[in-house]
Amino acid sequence: MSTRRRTTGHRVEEATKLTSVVGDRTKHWKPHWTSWIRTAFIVTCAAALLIAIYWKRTLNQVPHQLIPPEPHDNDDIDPAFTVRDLPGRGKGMIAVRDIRRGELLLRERPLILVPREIETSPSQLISDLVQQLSPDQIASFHNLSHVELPGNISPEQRQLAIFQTNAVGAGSNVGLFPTMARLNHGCSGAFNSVYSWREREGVLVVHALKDINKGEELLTAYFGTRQTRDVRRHYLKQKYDFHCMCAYCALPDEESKASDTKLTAMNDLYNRFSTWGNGAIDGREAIRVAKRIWAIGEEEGYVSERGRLAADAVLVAAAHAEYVPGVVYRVAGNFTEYVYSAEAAVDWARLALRWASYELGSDSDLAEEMRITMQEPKGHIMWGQRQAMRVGKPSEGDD
Ligand SMILES: C[S@@+](CC[C@H](N)C(=O)[O-])C[C@H]1O[C@@H](n2cnc3c(N)ncnc32)[C@H](O)[C@@H]1O
Repeated sequence: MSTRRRTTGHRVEEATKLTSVVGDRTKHWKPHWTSWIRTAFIVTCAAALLIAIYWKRTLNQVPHQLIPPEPHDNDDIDPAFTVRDLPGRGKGMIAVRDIRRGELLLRERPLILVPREIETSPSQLISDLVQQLSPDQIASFHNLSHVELPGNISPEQRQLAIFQTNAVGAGSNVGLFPTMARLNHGCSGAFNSVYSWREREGVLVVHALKDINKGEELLTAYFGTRQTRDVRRHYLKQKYDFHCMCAYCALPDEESKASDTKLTAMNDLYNRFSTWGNGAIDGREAIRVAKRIWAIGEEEGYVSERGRLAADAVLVAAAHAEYVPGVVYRVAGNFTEYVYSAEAAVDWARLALRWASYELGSDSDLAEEMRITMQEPKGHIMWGQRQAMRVGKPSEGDD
């Protein structure tokens, strides 16, 4: 009994010892587990924060320093040009200071705005509209140049000629903007300024497509110049009555032929790119074509319409984007919830935003659309509309 008791007692003693050991260990481990959990929690939060910052930075990576803020009033624009007489081309606009690509050069309301299609006599319509202008506006209108017409022409015919020589497309209308009308024409890579109509504001804006040095002439394109020199010159002679000697038209024959080849190739590639719409080419090929257009444009110096081109690439990439829930680890170590095409859509949108901002303004509709796509790519109207496929990102070589 005593043994048992002792044993028991021993056991009790042992058990008590054990309890005290366990108790001690529990006391020792408890704060360990708590700190483990706390550490894991902090690490997880930090990682989540880093991923969130990464995404925010990646998605919103807009080169702000490249995109000047857009003045909303003509008076806020730092005057960039003067209108001067130029030998052999009437008047033209000359830069009075260095101008950076993307700068807003002019905001202008139309003096006259008419629908593209009219049923009355054009000369009568223009004459009636001119009569409604103030004396200063009438003087400004009559001060504009016009193509020479044969024989004696009536005042109405002269007014119509002024309108036809100077008016440009303004949405569904055609408008005459007396300051902008002083822009002379340049082909291919020779033009450095682009005008665009803002329907909601009812103004025409002109942006610098390239850096322009003080003393250089501001030139715009009167029509799509991705055509051979002969075709361009023919059109300009017919419609504007001048023989184009812009920097590209004046190239020696050999170089002009090389330029023609590039412009024609770009045009053909644009046509091919558009066939993605009817399924003739797949998304991978469409993006390859877009990159080819971009590269040839770079060689040629033709950088216009890049905002639109990149925005169309966004459309293709978004259509082929596939959403994969969960986290996918990529070689670069970036965590992402999207597969490749989704990232490509965002990358193309970033590029489109940059170029749309240069050419159309950082507050243009296209720039705004691209900002939205960068924030919420899945919200793109074409998201996942086509078979999921890995399409190229703008920064990478063809795969
Ligand atoms: C819209 S106006 C441009 C401003 C015009 N130079 C003026 O004096 O008012 C179009 C006319 O300018 C001239 N022009 C435009 N671009 C030209 C160029 N690259 N070379 C020669 N003349 C040009 C042509 O006479 C054309 O019909």
